[in-house]
Amino acid sequence: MIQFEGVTKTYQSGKQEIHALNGIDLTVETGEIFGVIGFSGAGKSSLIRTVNLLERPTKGLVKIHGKDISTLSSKEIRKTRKDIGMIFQHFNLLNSKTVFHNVAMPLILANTPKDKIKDQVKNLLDFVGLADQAQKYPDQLSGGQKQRIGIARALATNPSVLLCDEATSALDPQTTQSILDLLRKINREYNITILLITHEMGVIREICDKVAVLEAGKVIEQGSVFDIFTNPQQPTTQRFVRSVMNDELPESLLQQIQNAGSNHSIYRIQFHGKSVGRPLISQVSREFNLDLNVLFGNITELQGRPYGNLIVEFIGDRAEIIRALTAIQNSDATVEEVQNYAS
Ligand SMILES: Nc1ncnc2c1ncn2[C@@H]1O[C@H](COP(=O)(O)OP(=O)(O)OP(=O)(O)O)[C@@H](O)[C@H]1O
Repeated sequence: MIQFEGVTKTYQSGKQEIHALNGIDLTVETGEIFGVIGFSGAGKSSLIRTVNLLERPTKGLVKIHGKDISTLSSKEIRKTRKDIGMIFQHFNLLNSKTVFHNVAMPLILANTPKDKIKDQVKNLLDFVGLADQAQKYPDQLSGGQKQRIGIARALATNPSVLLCDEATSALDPQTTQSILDLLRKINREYNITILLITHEMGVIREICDKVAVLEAGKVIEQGSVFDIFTNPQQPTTQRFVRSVMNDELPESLLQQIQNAGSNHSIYRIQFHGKSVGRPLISQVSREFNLDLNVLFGNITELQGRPYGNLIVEFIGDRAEIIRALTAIQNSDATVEEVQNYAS
């Protein structure tokens, strides 16, 4: 478990003070994949670097497995550093050393016997799918392969926590997917807690259990990935969600709707759980004698749960529309009127 309690980080830049973190309270439970998302400058790197003591908070505490890390002795700090692996956007490999040597490095530094290093590096390279690349140099490999080496190296000391600093930001979408699959496998098979920072909401949707949105050094919203994606509260969170769950209507359609007049009401209907599979739209149309025009629709999966999102135009008697909306709301779906859709 990782806990941030009132963590503040202020940098001194000449005479200017830069408030990178302003009182962060977060708890990352053991075994979960926790994502922190924010735009550039939000404070993500500063936050993740406090966990492995690359930065110290100006105020507040970071606790790992319940222990305040600022109070550790130097022996305990060495032990804690072994317990926390980290991977980086630009991999941070030693280009003059072979793949084998890069992965072996943390074990060499820990004075591990040579035959044990050999066995362990072989197992790690097998695990990340690079068993046949041990004698190559990083420059001979692709970005995805380099990140796999970074991951193998981070796992060499058997950590219980893995920190990922924009680990897929330099990779193409297909390679990103394969690295995210590998991170999920690490989490599931070894029960390693993963704390990742990213500016890509797709990464959060793909593998995280929980997410916190960071803005100007503050957590503006946090929760389960399902809740945040289906009901984002803050404008910044809504922007991030829209970046991957694009439900913008085409301009021509918007014009058409605006020209259609005031008896056309447009609603967003969100289906979760059991309501996803039900023929709610046709039932409502029949029962309340309404024409329902589906302008946009998709069904996706979030954290293994189905989630549907429809934008529907209701055409008909106003009183019947209101009755229909109540019926939809009573059936495990949420409804909201789409106002100023174009903005
Ligand atoms: N060592 C430093 N000295 C002075 N200012 C710093 C230092 N490190 C970060 N900052 C400033 O702190 C703020 C937060 O930076 P940080 O790198 O933590 O944000 P970030 O969300 O990771 O951004 P990015 O995605 O661009 O790396 C920024 O204004 C940054 O310029």
